[in-house]
Amino acid sequence: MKRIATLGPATFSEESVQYYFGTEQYEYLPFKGIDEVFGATVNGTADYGVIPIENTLEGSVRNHLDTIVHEVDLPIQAEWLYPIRMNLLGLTASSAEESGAGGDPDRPYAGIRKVLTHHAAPAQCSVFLKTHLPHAQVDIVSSTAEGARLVREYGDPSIAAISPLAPAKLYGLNVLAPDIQDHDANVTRFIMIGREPIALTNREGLPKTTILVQLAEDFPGALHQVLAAFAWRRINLTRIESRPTRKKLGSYYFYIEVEGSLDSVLIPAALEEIRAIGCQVRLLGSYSSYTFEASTVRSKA
Ligand SMILES: O=C(O)C(=O)C[C@]1(C(=O)O)C=C[C@@H](O)C=C1
Repeated sequence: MKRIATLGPATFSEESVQYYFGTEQYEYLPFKGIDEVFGATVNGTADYGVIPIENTLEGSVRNHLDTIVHEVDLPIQAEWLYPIRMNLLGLTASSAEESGAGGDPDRPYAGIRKVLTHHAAPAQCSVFLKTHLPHAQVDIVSSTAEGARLVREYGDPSIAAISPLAPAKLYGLNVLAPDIQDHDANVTRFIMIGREPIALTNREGLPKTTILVQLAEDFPGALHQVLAAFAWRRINLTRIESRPTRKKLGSYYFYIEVEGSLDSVLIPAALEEIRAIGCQVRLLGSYSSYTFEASTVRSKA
């Protein structure tokens, strides 16, 4: 059985990968931090690792992209989108009353003084936090679900977690406020890295290819030429982002994602053209991208 490393247990990463890949055919290895997920995939403890790379409200997760570019030389084997519904979890309103934290059944979060969550979450729930918990201290922990675990461990009703629903059941917490993300269209993009290809049999994916391009230094208009190599072949560019090469101030890589597979004639030809103008091209992966049907995504604890 292939093993998949993910932040976990009960994180959005785990929920999303299990939504697509199911729980029968793969073994899931939960890790506390994303560095451990990268590490386990590199050292072979796991065959694949799940990495969040972009969110509708937060934008790119730049440090994860940088790790893939500079530290971890494993190709992207799959990509998927997953809707992120955040919840405020805490100890029950009645236990809050008992311990004198000021339980109010209509506003069960009124007595919350501290919120624990992953660093991506506060920006996704900024309206809720500003409106309902403007004075609460937000402490960043390694994952949303880890925040929920700590709420249980500390046993303090004035501490809550911003988290998926699954940890509510796992750690016996109450949902103090459901769906607190700023927009319903809050979606996170995940990638799976690993040595071997992986594909879903029950779902059609969109073929995609990701490359890293370092521009030729003495070639005016090099970026224009790179984009033109895709444009005139009618290859759809889905993302372009510049990141520092870390070698020289002002020197950048372009992280470029396009629709299409390396098996098609067009993409290898475009890459050849880009190399021919003196740019360095590194292939980060050619894989399927999956998306969800809203009605089939879990929404209950
Ligand atoms: O903490 C989790 O539950 C994660 O899976 C991580 C993560 C992220 O890194 O963006 C995944 C999805 C959400 O955007 C919030 C957190």
